[in-house]
Amino acid sequence: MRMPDTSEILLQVEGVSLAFGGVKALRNVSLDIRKGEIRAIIGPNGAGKTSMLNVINGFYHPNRGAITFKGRTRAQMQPFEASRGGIARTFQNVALFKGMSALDNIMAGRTLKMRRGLLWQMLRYGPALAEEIEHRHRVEEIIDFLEIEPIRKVPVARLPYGLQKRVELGRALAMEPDLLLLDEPMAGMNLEEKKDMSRFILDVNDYYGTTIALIEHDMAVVMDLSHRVVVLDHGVKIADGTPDEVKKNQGVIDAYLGIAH
Ligand SMILES: Nc1ncnc2c1ncn2[C@@H]1O[C@H](COP(=O)(O)OP(=O)(O)OP(=O)(O)O)[C@@H](O)[C@H]1O
Repeated sequence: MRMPDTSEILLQVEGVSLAFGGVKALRNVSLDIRKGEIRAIIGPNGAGKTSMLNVINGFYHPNRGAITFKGRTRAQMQPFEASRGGIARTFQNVALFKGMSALDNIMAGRTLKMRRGLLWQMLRYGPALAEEIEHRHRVEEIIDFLEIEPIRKVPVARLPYGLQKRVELGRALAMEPDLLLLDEPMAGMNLEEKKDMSRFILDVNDYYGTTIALIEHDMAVVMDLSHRVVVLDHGVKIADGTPDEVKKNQGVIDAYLGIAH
């Protein structure tokens, strides 16, 4: 597998703790995500993986700790700041506009990039028209890249699950993110769909150079895709390293790999 050619740290999480009432979802967790890598976050159910993604993109505000993204340190991210700053996210359950076409859903991902106001956009006039043409061009490129040309006009609700996930990936890519967060991108997929999604994740990383952090339960997929893996258990980080290092770690075997999913 291609290894990222830089050791520059894109995002650093330092000593983050997060509690929901009495439940300690994250306990003093530190991890970094290097520019250009595919970083997996794994662990048994309830380990704190989704909470960590939510802290990274500002959905949850940690009780303690700090986050440094692109060199700026803060106690918490604001969702708006995270998305403007280049963090995009897909969800465990597909979160698309189901009545809208694949094309329009991906176009919606461009909203953040739009400079002209809504009125201009509605009038489709002058600079707004030029801008829309540019956005359409980028969206068409993504459609091409994800090989979803034949279904571009189909309402998302009518698409098979695997393709819905691919459209969701397309919408995230439309934001041209520096950091792409994928929450169980293969959940509910059959083998063929998993193979396709794995290929697209690798291609996104390779072609666009996008840094990716993903949560995934399928161990074979995780070990194949990731450059580095961090393991959480009961909100605590128990291992961090290459897939080979993590696979051999006795704590991980006890906590996670021995448990059937
Ligand atoms: N919004 C919330 N309110 C209360 N408790 C929560 C909330 N979100 C998560 N938790 C609790 O925090 C802990 C960690 O949950 P989290 O969803 O981060 O784990 P996970 O590793 O993503 O699990 P899974 O693999 O099952 O998705 C769990 O005990 C969960 O019940």
